Amino acid sequence: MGRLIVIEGLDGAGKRTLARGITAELTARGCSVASAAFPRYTEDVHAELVAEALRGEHGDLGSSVHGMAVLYALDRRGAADALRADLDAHDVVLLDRYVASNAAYAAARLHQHADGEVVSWIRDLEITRFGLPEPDLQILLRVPAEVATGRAEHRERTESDRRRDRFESDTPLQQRCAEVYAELADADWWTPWVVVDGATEVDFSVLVDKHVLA
Ligand SMILES: Nc1ncnc2c1ncn2[C@@H]1O[C@H](COP(=O)(O)OP(=O)(O)OP(=O)(O)O)[C@@H](O)[C@H]1O
Ligand SMILES: Cc1cn([C@H]2C[C@H](O)[C@@H](COP(=O)(O)O)O2)c(=O)[nH]c1=O
Repeated sequence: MGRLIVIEGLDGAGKRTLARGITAELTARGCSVASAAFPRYTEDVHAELVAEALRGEHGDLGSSVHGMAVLYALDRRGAADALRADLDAHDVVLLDRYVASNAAYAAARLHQHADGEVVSWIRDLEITRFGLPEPDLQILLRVPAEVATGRAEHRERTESDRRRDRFESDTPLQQRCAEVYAELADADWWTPWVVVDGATEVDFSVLVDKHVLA
């Protein structure tokens, strides 16, 4: 049975870049790695609807925190069997965003905290009701909201297909989200967390030894 490792953090924090570094380190050690990123925009109709709503389509759908959270959750529910199969076949399954993204963003949008109503509701929906596979480790890639926003802006300027969506352009939302993420990590919400400082260079060898394969 492989280890399920999740990377969490703000938009533009550098999660995709961290995932690449961890994968390279694991592969160099002979480990087999499967990876996925949520939302699965090109694979799942719920994720497609998420992308459209984040661009302002589908009327007031994007304004509904619970409506959007259900779409994100259904995307993951549709991936659960494939995740279990990947865990049977690989040493590590590495996810860029998972259930805690829903918790952090929904709470931030509603000006709640990690101990608030919406985080409990997401736990009931995705963990208790949908029974999604449990991560062995959740990595919070922590960067100040201004740094993440700067990186997302840079990417928007340099990658033609990467315009920022309505969450990514909302700096106060990102700041509240950073707070909720810190609270989730502090509480080891659902399963254990480790916080990685994304503002300094990450030592992949140490991260893999001490946390990913520990
Ligand atoms: N440690 C770093 N220092 C400077 N720039 C970085 C660093 N990590 C990533 N970047 C740059 O920041 C931008 C965002 O990185 P990346 O796509 O990895 O973020 P992300 O967290 O996956 O974003 P999103 O959640 O919005 O998809 C990219 O242009 C990337 O090259
Ligand atoms: C998986 C997931 C994501 N979100 C939020 C986080 C981002 O602002 C957007 C899109 O994610 P991406 O990494 O920029 O593609 O959606 C969320 O609120 N709930 C979730 O479950």
